[in-house]
Amino acid sequence: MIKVGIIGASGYAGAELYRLLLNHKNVEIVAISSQSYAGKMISDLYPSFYGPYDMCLSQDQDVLDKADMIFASLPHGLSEKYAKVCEEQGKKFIDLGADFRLDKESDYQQWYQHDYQYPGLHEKQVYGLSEVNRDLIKKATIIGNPGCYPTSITLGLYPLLKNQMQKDEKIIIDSKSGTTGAGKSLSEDTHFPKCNESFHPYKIASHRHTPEIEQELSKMANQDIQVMFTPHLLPVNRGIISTIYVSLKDDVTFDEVYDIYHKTYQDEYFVRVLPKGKVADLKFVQYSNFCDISLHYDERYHQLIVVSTIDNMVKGAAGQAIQNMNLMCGFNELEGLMMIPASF
Ligand SMILES: NC(=O)C1=CN([C@@H]2O[C@H](COP(=O)(O)OP(=O)(O)OC[C@H]3O[C@@H](n4cnc5c(N)ncnc54)[C@H](OP(=O)(O)O)[C@@H]3O)[C@@H](O)[C@H]2O)C=CC1
Ligand SMILES: CC(=O)N[C@@H](CCC(=O)OP(=O)(O)O)C(=O)O
Repeated sequence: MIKVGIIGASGYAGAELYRLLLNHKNVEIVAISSQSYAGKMISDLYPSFYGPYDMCLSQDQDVLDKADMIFASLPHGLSEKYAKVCEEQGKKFIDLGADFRLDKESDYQQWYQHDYQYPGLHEKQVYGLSEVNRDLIKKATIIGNPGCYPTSITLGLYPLLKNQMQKDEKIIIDSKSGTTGAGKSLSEDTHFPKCNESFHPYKIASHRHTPEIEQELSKMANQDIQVMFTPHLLPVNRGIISTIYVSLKDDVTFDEVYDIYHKTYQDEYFVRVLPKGKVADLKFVQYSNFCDISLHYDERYHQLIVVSTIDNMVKGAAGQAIQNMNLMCGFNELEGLMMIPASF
């Protein structure tokens, strides 16, 4: 058993992490925190936790004092100081935000308007895309858990890029996210009358996940990859669906691509490459840690179309964070994550 704690448990991703950790047989949740609600029960915010699942929210320091594995689920720029404390005390740290995802401080400054307070810490960070960086994650003490959009996109392209089957270095990606992706704060865009029965792109060619996506795709391809990335707000609670357009090298066939995807993911429990002719649908991954990928081919342009779906709060945040904890702690990688998608 390890002692775990969550800083920022009152937010959507933190509360989802709490929900999933309650079912994990190797952990004891010793403290959960919130700045605004310290002293209140988590069921005061989320009544689904009434009864046997309830716990008092405390101060962030309480989590740092009591836990050996610490998760931070905070807005960008707030996690570094907690990671520093963990490093000094020999504790493990997983950040669900963006503070430990980017390799270059200049990218972080440009896209998040923050400097690194402790540059040395970032030499230890590992990008927590579980299926791709498994060996590094096992040895890591600081994990930057991937962003929700980047998770769906990088898993969707990994087999293709690793085997350099793409023709161009420019890739077009349309992603759509449910409204929990925006967190619990109220906003005009996620207000029910505004987003319900509507659908709109936002931050076109300017979303902060762009450098993270390009960074990870470039490493996979071993060459610079650029993306034209357009996120959209989908009027559903959960789920991300990314549609990715890539031209194939002239001598690569769709059958070869399909085989490579199968081979790459055949032993990966959480990545399901769908049979030819099926289309990935976010309904069938909601509440699960699965990433479903379907592959399609437009023969007129020798173009591959990848559709990749995840639950933004599970594989896109809390679920992947637990998968990473399992790897770091030597637990069964699937422990606490065997949820079957909840929609029909
Ligand atoms: N929602 C999602 O699908 C995903 C989220 N993430 C990332 O996880 C992190 C948390 O996101 P999410 O749960 O959606 O966000 P929420 O807005 O729902 O929650 C934010 C949390 O941060 C806490 N917090 C502490 N200090 C501050 C502060 N100064 N300003 C605002 N909040 C503060 C809040 O606590 P309190 O208000 O109680 O004090 C709350 O617990 C972010 O970095 C986000 O980008 C990553 C992938 C997916
Ligand atoms: C729908 C929606 O608003 N989504 C958020 C992405 C959320 C997120 O979780 O960002 P990180 O993964 O970087 O932490 C956005 O576009 O800003």
